[in-house]
Amino acid sequence: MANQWGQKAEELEISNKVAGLGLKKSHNQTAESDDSPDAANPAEASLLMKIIRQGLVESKLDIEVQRKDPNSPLYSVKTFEALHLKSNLLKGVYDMGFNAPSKIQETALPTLLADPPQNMIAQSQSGTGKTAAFVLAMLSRVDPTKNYPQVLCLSPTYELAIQTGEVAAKMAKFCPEIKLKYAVRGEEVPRGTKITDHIIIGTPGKMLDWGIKFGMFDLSKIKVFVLDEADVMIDRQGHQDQCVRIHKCLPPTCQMMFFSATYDSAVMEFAEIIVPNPIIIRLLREEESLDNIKQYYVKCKNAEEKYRAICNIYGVITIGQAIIFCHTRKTASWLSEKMSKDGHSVAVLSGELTVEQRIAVLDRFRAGLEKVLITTNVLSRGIDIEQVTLVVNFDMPMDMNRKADCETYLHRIGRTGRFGKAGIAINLIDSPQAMEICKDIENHFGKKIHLLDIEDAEEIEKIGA
Ligand SMILES: Nc1ncnc2c1ncn2[C@@H]1O[C@H](COP(=O)(O)OP(=O)(O)OP(=O)(O)O)[C@@H](O)[C@H]1O
Repeated sequence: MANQWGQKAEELEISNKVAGLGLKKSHNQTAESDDSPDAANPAEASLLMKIIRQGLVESKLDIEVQRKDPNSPLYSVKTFEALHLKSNLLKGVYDMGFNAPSKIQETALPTLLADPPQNMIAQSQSGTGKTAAFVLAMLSRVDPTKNYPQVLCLSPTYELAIQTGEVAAKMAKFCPEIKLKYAVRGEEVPRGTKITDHIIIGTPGKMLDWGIKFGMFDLSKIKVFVLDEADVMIDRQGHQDQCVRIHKCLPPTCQMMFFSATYDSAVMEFAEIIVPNPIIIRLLREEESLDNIKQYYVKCKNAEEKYRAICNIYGVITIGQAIIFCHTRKTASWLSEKMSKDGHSVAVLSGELTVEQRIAVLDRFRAGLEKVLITTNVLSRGIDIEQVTLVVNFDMPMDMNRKADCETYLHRIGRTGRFGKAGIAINLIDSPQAMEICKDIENHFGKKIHLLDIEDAEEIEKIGA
């Protein structure tokens, strides 16, 4: 069985990874019409980031560790061999192209694999190797001679559960004795059946049905309970309660692992319910900064003038690639039509696209096939694409109260250390309200946003220098 998943997983390429995930109709539901602000849905954004990511996100920052019990063992490893994994599991890890543990894995894995088992709450940014870490721990803990579920892994959505299952399948490629089952919509098990698979990965509702309502497996025999993407999970109504209900049926000896990219107080509160006496590890995210960015604003009377401002800039300076942010889908499509007519190669990424279409758009942009990406706030964070030199706020980022949204501004414009190259940000201002937002942003970050006269070619030339 595991061999089959291994083969299946290997055959999957980015584009067909999402095919069959049932996402075809999963349009962004947060924007009601083309006129309303387009916003990110955290589960979709997380999935998209996972699928388009091209490898490990490495961090130069240190790991922070907190332990309630100072006697609990804590050591880090620099190699996968040092973890003394079963040889076929180690083979699977190397087969995935992992040479050495990532930063979060160095610290998390020895603790996750220690005996007696330790509970853990881990936080680190998307792409730093959390999934691989807990999947390895899940696979290591299975006793394949016992034919009943021993490991549960909860994900917030169907698609995210499938993604985790695919990592497990690849890693277990050489461990055909380990069996995995998805507890997600569409997976049906006849009533009265006892599940014999070792690992169940799924969404809370289905897990609750199978485990508690229909008694298809014995929750008191679960050795490892993983909660993935806690931040996305608690964003979805009802999921917390379902998790807590499952959690209540687990034995006190069950090892709890809780993984999340962010940790606001609600996530932490939730973590504390689920995970007793944990070791807490955090890998802080590399923050975006405005240090390398030259920021300008241009006064415009209306959308037409904003458009002309963009054209003037393009007429004078050579720009690598640019991202233009609009508030609504309607503006995004209006702008793209105009720019395309004028001969620019333009791509649009907004909420009405399916996940597959979004991936295709981003893949083409990354490959440089289009020079301009027009988008809305559909991705919660900006996209780290190194060759982007110009970011334009066609509309200023604002919150629900129509005030400056400084955090979004930073994510759109800012760069992390990894993408530390200099960049240009241009804010197009067409109303007193937009001007106020611009001033508030300037004050918030304490960084000057300079006035740019868009009719003055010499001045424009200077910004490109
Ligand atoms: N030790 C490693 N060496 C090389 N690549 C790795 C290693 N660990 C993970 N990766 C790869 O890095 C990418 C990100 O890893 P992973 O999905 O585990 O991160 P994550 O923190 O779980 O991200 P997310 O929060 O989005 O789920 C994946 O492509 C994965 O295959």
